Amino acid sequence: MLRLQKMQYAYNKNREEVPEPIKADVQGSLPAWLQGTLLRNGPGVFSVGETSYNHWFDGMALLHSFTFKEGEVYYRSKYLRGDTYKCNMEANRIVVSEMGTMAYPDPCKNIFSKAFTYLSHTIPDFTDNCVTNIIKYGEDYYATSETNYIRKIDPYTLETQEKVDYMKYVTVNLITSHPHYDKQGNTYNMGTSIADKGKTRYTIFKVPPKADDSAKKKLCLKNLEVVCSIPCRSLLNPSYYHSFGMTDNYIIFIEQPFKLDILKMATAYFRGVNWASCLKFDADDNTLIHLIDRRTQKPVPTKFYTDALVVYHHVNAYEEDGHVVCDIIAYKDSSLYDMFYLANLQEPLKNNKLSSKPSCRRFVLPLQSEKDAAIGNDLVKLKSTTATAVKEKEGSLFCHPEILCEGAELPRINYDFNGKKHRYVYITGVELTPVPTVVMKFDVDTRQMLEWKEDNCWPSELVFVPSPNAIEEDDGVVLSVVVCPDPNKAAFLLVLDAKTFKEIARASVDVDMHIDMHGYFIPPCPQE
Ligand SMILES: CC1=C(/C=C/C(C)=C/C=C/C(C)=C/C=C/C=C(C)/C=C/C=C(C)/C=C/C2=C(C)CCCC2(C)C)C(C)(C)CCC1
Ligand SMILES: [Fe+2]
Repeated sequence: MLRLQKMQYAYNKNREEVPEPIKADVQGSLPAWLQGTLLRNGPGVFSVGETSYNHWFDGMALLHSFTFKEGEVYYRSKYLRGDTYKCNMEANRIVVSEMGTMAYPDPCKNIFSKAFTYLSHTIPDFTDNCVTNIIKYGEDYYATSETNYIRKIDPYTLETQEKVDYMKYVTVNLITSHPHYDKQGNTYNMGTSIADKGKTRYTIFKVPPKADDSAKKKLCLKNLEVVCSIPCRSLLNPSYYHSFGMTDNYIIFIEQPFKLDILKMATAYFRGVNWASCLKFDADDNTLIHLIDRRTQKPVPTKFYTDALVVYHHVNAYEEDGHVVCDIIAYKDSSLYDMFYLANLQEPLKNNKLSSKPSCRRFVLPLQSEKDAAIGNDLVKLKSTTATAVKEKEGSLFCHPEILCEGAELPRINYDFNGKKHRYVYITGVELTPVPTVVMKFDVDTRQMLEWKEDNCWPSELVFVPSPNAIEEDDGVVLSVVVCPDPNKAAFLLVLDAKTFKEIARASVDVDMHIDMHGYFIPPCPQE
């Protein structure tokens, strides 16, 4: 009984914002160099008036920040006050549809009602409930989900600023909330344009930082450049994807058989079903891995296939001796999305299960096509891996991954190693349930796992912060926001030494904090 009580957690409870900074109670010793702000994003409001969302990913965004300043930590949180938030609050009910919840606005009162323009006038304008992550374009920070709208935010006050429409700069209807960044300050992202001029495409784009101070007021998205567009394997069934990989010379995009059915989507509004019901995993199909050469801005000619899988998060990718190595967290099917329906997140959580544990898989893509190689030959020449890429009849390669570890999600690395060979992955341990009880440091070379866990503690995605003048990959700290299902225990920001994975400090706040999704660490602002 006691054990069951401990596991209780109200995934669907609305959480209050804490708009003014509160000082956390710091235990342990924070490194003096640790200054800056950890921004986190995730759902915080699940019902408005008498109406409720169906899915946890639909909840209205609540932004959180933890600011490290002179040995102290300050916490605050604010709802993202976008059009979605305002319209829902004004109507005192949910009037804007989300992926898992179809809503029916009152045509006289709602700004979303005028825009019945998309997909043959069949569905209303889209949500700007940017609940998934924080993206940096130039010097600007945006809250994002995966629609064409992102919301600029003030990363220090968490104030909601202008709404930006990707469609003004590039034709994309769905865009990932996991971009990549390079050392020059460029941001790379990709999106799908659905049935535009008779074509469905995946488009990779680059957003350079602002050129100079005179351009300060201009949004850097105005300088967006398309890197490459890839036709979708099927006009009416584009693949859903949540992230992609990037090395110095390549972009890796996994076209998985977890697909949107555009025809079903176009009628979903009238059929009274949510958009998520138009998303289907086809276990009998295969997965196509695209490798795009950043220098030529074209896909490489070789086709890389693998078995049907579902991936949300890429871990990292890098080049090694004529191969591209790409690590991802993959599933056998799409049961993760179902697990997060709020009806399934009712107690007891232990009965709500994934069909299998997510696994960290390493794919190795040989860059030399070896025209003369015989069919059936494995073209992977790296000694360090058991991953294979076997030549098939039409010259394509069929890839079998190496399983690096199992039961892990929300991967993060030291981002200075993005695109380079990395050794450590910071991950959340997942048994089959939506109960995150452990965070881990995974050493890819030795397969050793270091763990942090504590009774009644649910840690969030880890974020690595390098120490100044760091030499080794794990010189720094990792941060996690820990919520406590036990109401007598306060939530806290956990600071672990990235090398030893031992706790060095925690900053507790007496706040009814909700589990979040993703975060971004901002080093101190120069004028501070
Ligand atoms: C479709 C479509 C649309 C819509 C869209 C939308 C509305 C979207 C949204 C989206 C979204 C919004 C998304 C999100 C996603 C997310 C994800 C994918 C996540 C993941 C997660 C995970 C992985 C988890 C994990 C965890 C936790 C958190 C805790 C517990 C434990 C674990 C670890 C499990 C439109 C109209 C435009 C049109 C076209 C089509
Ligand atoms: Fe994500």
